[in-house]
Amino acid sequence: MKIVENSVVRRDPGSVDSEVILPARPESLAFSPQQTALIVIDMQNAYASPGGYLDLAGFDVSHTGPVITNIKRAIAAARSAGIKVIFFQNGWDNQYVEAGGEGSPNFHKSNALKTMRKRPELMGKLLAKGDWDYDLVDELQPQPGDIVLPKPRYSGFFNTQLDSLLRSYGIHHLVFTGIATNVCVESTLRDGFFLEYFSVVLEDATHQAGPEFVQKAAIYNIETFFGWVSNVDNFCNTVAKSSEKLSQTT
Ligand SMILES: NC(=O)N/C=C\C(=O)O
Repeated sequence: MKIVENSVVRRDPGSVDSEVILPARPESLAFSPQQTALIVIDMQNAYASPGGYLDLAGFDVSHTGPVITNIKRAIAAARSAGIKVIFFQNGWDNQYVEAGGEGSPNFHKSNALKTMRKRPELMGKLLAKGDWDYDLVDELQPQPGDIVLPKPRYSGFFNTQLDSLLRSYGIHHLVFTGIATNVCVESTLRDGFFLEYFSVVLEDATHQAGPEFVQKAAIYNIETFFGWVSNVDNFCNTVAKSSEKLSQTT
């Protein structure tokens, strides 16, 4: 997409003193770290590790290594700047009651459930709470002060505490990372748009489920209709300025 301008989008002109400005497309985005959360979507073995659900269902996960490294950098930068870190974990109980029965489109569309119907020996393993597949990858573990939220469907806003927690912390800017860009990242970001959150995705901290064109399509959609697009270097450099300010005042 051709960028015709790169002005700064500012939600609250009154907070200029505490804000940082993140270079992004199609405009730069001003935000205050205290009113921002870093959202880490579903960085579980299911989505990022060989032998996990996506791999077993036939999706390519061979390029997720750099994504894990980039998310780790973004998390470290966020924590230093006082940005709340929120991890999501997608999945259900090991009997799949929470996945819904035949009356749910999830029953028919979930590729995890479909894979297990084809391979019954995997029942109770894929995306099941308590199993390796459901666990966050070793490199991305929550620390005290982070929030970890389970979610039963693609959107992190659906049937979770996300909205009420964000409002309780006065957070209205969301920085998205995780897998998959075209499914749970985009679904959550879209729902955030409807709930008046300002969202930016760090594109090199995401990975798609499917061919490369779906990554491009999701990024295009976000940049054009639902939010902003930046990258991990920009995010780390931008919030480092705020971390410096924080260390000078404490
Ligand atoms: N985390 C996701 O984006 N999930 C995508 C597909 C699925 O969970 O079946």
